[in-house]
Amino acid sequence: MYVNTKDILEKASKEYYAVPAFNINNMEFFHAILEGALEKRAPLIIETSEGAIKYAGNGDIFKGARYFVELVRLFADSVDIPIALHLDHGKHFEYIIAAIKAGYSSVMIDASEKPFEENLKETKEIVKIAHAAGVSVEAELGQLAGVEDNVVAAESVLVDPEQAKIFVEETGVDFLAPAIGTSHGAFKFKGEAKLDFERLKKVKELTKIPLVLHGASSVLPEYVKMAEEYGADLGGAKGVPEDQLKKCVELGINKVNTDTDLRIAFIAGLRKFLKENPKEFDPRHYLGAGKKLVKEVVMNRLEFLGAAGKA
Ligand SMILES: O=C(COP(=O)(O)O)N(O)CCCCOP(=O)(O)O
Ligand code: NA
Ligand SMILES: [Zn+2]
Repeated sequence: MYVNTKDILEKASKEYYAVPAFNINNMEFFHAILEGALEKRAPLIIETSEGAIKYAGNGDIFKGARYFVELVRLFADSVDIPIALHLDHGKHFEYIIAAIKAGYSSVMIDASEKPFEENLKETKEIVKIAHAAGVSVEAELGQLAGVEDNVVAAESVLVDPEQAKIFVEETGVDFLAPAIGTSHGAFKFKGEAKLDFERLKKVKELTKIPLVLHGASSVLPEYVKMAEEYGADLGGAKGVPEDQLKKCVELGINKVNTDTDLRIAFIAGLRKFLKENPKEFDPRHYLGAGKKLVKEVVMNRLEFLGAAGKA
């Protein structure tokens, strides 16, 4: 059934497990993820970036938002696991409104690059509109670390727990993404992965709401290796080690944004299939090969984060 993201995350927060939020840009990834969640009897958060909405609507953001709502609801309404659709990294007002209008379960207002007061003001405005429409809201405090020669970006971009307490109280935001040292993509750390667990612990104690980890892909070596075996060039790829991810969940992370791990699995399956089947040109077959590996990664992550069996 199609639910509000807040319902999924409040339960996860109470019981200290996490639900991965999987990004999609097309139908194939959605089907792979849905199959995995059904087999694992897990709650499911599907999320789309602004780029995904533009892509699906072929430039028209209202069509793109509606495309994803229709696609997700078509299947969500006929299965017995809870499924939510979330706008990831809503930076532009028109995308946030398009998502609310189309029927998204929740939206992220990402004003984390702006000064605290401005982030607070913009988030407050979106919370007012979204809550009036029964839509829950995610915001981000601090900035995802840029990677400069082995050092996680300067302290100033990491979340300030005291500020987080004020931010949550003043905005009424439903879940918060505290920046603790991760970054998007496949090249997260040049040296050892370094997350600020102390900071995370404080944010949970002070805010007591569901927390979100961005840039949480582990960049799983077996899939990187397979992709490279068949021609990919992913040298230096490094993600969040799974033991550190586990620690984040124990400290109160409840939504784990996962996009890169799915992208790498898909390209590995696709490259292998194309190499081994030179005569094939049926898109259902070669895209299906990517789909299969995405489903594998999805099922492992649902199990690993403790979402399996929680539907
Ligand atoms: O935090 C994450 C995932 O982080 P990951 O890269 O570790 O998977 N996300 O929020 C997903 C970011 C998706 C970016 O999409 P566009 O390329 O369309 O802008
Ligand atoms: Na998000
Ligand atoms: Zn993110």
